[in-house]
Amino acid sequence: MKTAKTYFLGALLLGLAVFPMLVPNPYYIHLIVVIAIYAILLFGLDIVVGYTGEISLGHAALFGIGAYTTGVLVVKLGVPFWIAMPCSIATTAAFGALLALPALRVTGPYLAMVTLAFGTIAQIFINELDFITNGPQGLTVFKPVILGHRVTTVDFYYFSIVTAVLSLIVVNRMLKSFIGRALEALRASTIAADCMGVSVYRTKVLAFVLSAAFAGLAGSMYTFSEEYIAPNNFNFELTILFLLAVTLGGRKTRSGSIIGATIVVLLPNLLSDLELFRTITVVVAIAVVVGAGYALVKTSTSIRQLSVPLTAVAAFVVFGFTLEDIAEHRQTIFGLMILGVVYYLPDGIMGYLRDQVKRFRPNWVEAHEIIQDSGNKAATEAIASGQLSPHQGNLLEVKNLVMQFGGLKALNKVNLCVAKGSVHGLIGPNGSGKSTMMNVLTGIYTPTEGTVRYNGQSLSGRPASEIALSGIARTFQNVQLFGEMTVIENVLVGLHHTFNANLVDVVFNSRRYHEEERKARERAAGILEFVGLASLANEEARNLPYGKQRLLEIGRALGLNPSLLLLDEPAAGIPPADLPELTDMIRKIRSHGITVILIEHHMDVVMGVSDNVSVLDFGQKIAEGTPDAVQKDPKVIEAYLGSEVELPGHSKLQIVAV
Ligand SMILES: Nc1ncnc2c1ncn2[C@@H]1O[C@H](COP(=O)(O)OP(=O)(O)OP(=O)(O)O)[C@@H](O)[C@H]1O
Repeated sequence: MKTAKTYFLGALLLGLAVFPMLVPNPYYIHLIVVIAIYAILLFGLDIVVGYTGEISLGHAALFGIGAYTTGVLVVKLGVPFWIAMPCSIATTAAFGALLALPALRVTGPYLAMVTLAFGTIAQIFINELDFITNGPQGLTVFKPVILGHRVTTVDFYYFSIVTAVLSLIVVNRMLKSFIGRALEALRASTIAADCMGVSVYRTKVLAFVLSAAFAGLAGSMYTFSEEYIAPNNFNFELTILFLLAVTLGGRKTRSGSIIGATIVVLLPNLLSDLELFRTITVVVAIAVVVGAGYALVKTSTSIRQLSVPLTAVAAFVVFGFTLEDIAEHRQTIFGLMILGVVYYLPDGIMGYLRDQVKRFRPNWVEAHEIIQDSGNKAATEAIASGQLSPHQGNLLEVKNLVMQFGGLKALNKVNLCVAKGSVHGLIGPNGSGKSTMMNVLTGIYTPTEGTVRYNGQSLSGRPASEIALSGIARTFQNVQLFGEMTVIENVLVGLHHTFNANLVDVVFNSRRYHEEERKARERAAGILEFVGLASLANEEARNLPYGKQRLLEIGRALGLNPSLLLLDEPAAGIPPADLPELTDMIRKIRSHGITVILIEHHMDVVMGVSDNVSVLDFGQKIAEGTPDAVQKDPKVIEAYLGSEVELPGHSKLQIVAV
């Protein structure tokens, strides 16, 4: 598959290299230049939309800011193009950082509104600052002169192709690295990403800055390609066009960006000719009818299911043939296309093709997903405990902890001491405050009162990612895996902290980065071996059965080299026959010097493996001691059963040794 891809890319590049000689028509050459420029922008937009899952309606404005920075510098200040272009990139990157600020506070439709406002304001500013931008009249910027030779359309064509290919290589390397994994983790679960030491704050800013930088480069090139820019070039319609391109081409693939760019560049040309548009509606209708017929015969699709797309396509043809002026309805057509794509091709054209390939070749996995190392270290060697500064006494000391939600005290003056190297059970009936305790310990909640000291140091005021990096790892009651990532990639996010390489290392594939990636993959493979998921390394996490997802969460948390591991109901969903294996695993984790806090409703697991057990009820600690002592405590039995009962016999706390 990789060879087929390489051949295809080689043929494409060769075709592009000879295109101006075979088709010397400047119109077609210019179209390909615009496709290359849009593709560069879409590589960047995909970082925000595809990878981090945010919506940006401000990329047309960033594109405009990049274009105008070059235009103003070249025309008004006489700055040479080779300085103006990096200035455009730097300026839009700075605006990207500005856009990241609201993205840290709001997401989804709210962020879309903020970025839309940014786009509108930017356009108004460009319009109003006419002493710099020439206002609505726009700026005329000729192609640069290099060594006495004015750059021609064909020269610029080659420059655009080379820049697009370089951008593709740069963005591809970034997104296939630990940086891309961190971005993708944010999309799936910001809380889990934070708890794996991936700072949501830094990663979001990075995503917006990188994305905006590509928009700046594209904008700067657009200025030279068009030789004229005006505020209207960067309007709302362009934003919609960019979003359509990313969605239609397919998220998280560079080929999707290129396909999307090609479609949206050609689309307005197609939509400017009414006759051509009508022909397209008929061709689309025939394709849909043939597809529907095939689906009806070959699959279990019913006529009822097909009635919606068939009616929609019939309406599309009627719409095409009743239109008088197509230009007026362009935005409506784009909007309808987005609707259709979101509904029928949610993963875009590339996503659809990938699904088809997987259908016909179920064992196919993308090359980068495969564990490339032979010689894995032994599974147990992959488990390491973080190095703590020497500190006498308990690893964790919680004093008078109160966590209040409105009028409810989920934790009420709780004291808890956890000895180094022990397994400490934390039990209690539903709603007693166990998960709240986990969330406070990992920095998700800021406690209302009280102190938490870990290895002698206060945790108060420290963000979740910092707490994680100090050696506290966790799993979640409601599994929070990075579902679209493979099993091994999930563990690699846990190993994010092992990378010292920077962006430059990644882009130039430096030896340092290469070595770190190799070691991380080797460790991840060892960890998967340890949690019994090695054979599923290349499976998407969302496809695992629930019990295995829990094991994967443990593996991902072990990647952090934790000194303290918080396990929130690890046995939930694990078949009873496999529970002894789980308790064994917890013991092995302890034998590596990792302290464990275990929340569990399976009493046989918690009592079988814990050195000490604390019991919560209505936010208060009601008992503490060895498993034996706790299970005989009448207060504990009352809390669980709601009334005094005799021990043992009817107790839910009846213990089965594991
Ligand atoms: N973010 C929140 N906002 C409001 N109330 C909350 C929040 N988180 C937890 N609570 C409440 O705090 C109490 C303790 O909840 P918590 O999830 O910690 O209990 P638990 O012991 O983990 O229960 P379970 O065993 O069912 O998971 C519950 O009454 C819950 O509704």
